[in-house]
Amino acid sequence: MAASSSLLHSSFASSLSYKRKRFHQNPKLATFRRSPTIISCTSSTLDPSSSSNNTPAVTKHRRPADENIRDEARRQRSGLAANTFSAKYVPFNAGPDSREWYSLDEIVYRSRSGGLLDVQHDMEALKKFDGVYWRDLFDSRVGKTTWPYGSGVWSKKEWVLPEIDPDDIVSAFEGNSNLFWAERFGKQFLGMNDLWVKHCGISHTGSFKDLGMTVLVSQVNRLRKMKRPVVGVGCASTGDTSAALSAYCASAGIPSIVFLPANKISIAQLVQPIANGAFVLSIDTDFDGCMKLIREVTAELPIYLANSLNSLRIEGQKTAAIEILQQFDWEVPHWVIVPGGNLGNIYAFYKGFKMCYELGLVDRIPRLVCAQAANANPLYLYYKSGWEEFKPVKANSTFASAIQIGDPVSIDRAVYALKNSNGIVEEATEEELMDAMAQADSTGMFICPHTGVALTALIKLRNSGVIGPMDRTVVVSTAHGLKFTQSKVDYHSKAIPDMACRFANPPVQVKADFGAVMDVLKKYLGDKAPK
Ligand SMILES: Cc1ncc(COP(=O)(O)O)c(C=O)c1O
Ligand SMILES: N[C@@H](CCOP(=O)(O)O)C(=O)O
Repeated sequence: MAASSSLLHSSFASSLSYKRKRFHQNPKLATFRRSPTIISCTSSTLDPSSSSNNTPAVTKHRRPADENIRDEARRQRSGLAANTFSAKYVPFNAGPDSREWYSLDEIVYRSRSGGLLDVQHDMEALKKFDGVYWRDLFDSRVGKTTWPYGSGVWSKKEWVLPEIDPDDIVSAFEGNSNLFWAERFGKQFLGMNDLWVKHCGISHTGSFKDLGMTVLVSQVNRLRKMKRPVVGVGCASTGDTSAALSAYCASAGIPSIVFLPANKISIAQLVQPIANGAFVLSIDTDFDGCMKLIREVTAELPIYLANSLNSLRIEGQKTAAIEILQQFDWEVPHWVIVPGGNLGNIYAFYKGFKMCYELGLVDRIPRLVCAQAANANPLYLYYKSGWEEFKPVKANSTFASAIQIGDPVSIDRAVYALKNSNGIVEEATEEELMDAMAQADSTGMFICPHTGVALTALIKLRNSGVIGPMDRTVVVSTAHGLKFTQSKVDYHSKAIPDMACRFANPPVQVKADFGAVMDVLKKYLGDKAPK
């Protein structure tokens, strides 16, 4: 049974009463019922306490004062038919003959042959509802505090972890991040008028990692309630994964253990897991060394692995792609540019776009670009070799420290995503990424160096004519600039060896004296005056 397409011709608001009827008629749909906190306004009711006698009273169906949003969601669910959607782990990119699969309640990160896993949804069950139905459902949940759908991730729950009980969900209402129209940057530096920056770093812990971590920690919460052997959750990190893991674990009261490469992450990132009460190991190696250690440790101890090797993370991260389409009112951009390190996120974007295409929400997917720092560029080298042979590299120090990764665990996922989206890989030198960051900041953004890597890819592809001036393009900003202030201080102080820092804007030292202040201001204003 396909959901009615009559919704195509009516706004969601006017179709609400129609939908309500349908929910009641079909018990399967009842699980999607909108929150009863919808404002119902009756013009016949006048508010006697109102200063204006003609002001209509607004009657809200509020939850009782002693009921929180989780209780409210539980009450609304009671008596409703069980959820009909499901998902399981399968080997990543397995052929049609593969019979290998695992329940999401199993603790498994790799397939029998040692390959990656993927969360596979029951697409036939999801396809029983048409694209219009899913678009309307997702749109109806934006901007609410209804548990758990107020989250940008859990507003797509049926496509993420369909079987988890909302009671087990650990969420900070992540997602729903700003899609910023980069008007001035686009116009001034690139001659573009449809350039957008998806600010995934304006988030609970300051990076896109929140999107995946809410899913992973929620599943851990469920496993612990099921008495599965999970004493704590652990990750290797260049700073953002550990920040997200420690925050979500702390909010659920679950121990977290983080392996950090000593002296290779920013102070703001280091202090996040410390403040959130994680067990922090600062290890004298790089990220790849930490990753190797955490994999060995999680194979021995009842510590659940939280890196994106664990495919649950991808399920949350893919919702950023769905959100972009939603923010464009389900129009597909031409290009989406993502900075890549361990390479889970580029696949997550592909997966989100692909699901929207397969389930009829959109009619195509965008072309993807993965951008790497030249100092940590194994994917770029692989791409340039014509996908001949992958060789891990020793990652060198980069201002884009969160992507200083030489042996990415999701290399196969990234290649799959790029091949199936007619994708491109670009790279950025240190000077290029820092200049791009400074230029973007000078137009009112405050981005991280990784976003500088992505912007460099855009600049190169625009200059070579691959990306056209009218192409609607989205650059994914992966972390908040405030996590990386030292790199900005170094740049604007022109304190970086062998870097011109062409767009530096250092503060002017001036005496506390009216004349001295006037002199520098007059010079400044004179330079700015129209010639
Ligand atoms: C800020 C930031 N940007 C980009 C990335 C790259 O994401 P991925 O590892 O999924 O490629 C990471 C982490 O790796 C990150 O922390
Ligand atoms: N940038 C990441 C590196 C680890 O990536 P993950 O997505 O596999 O956890 C970080 O912040 O640690």
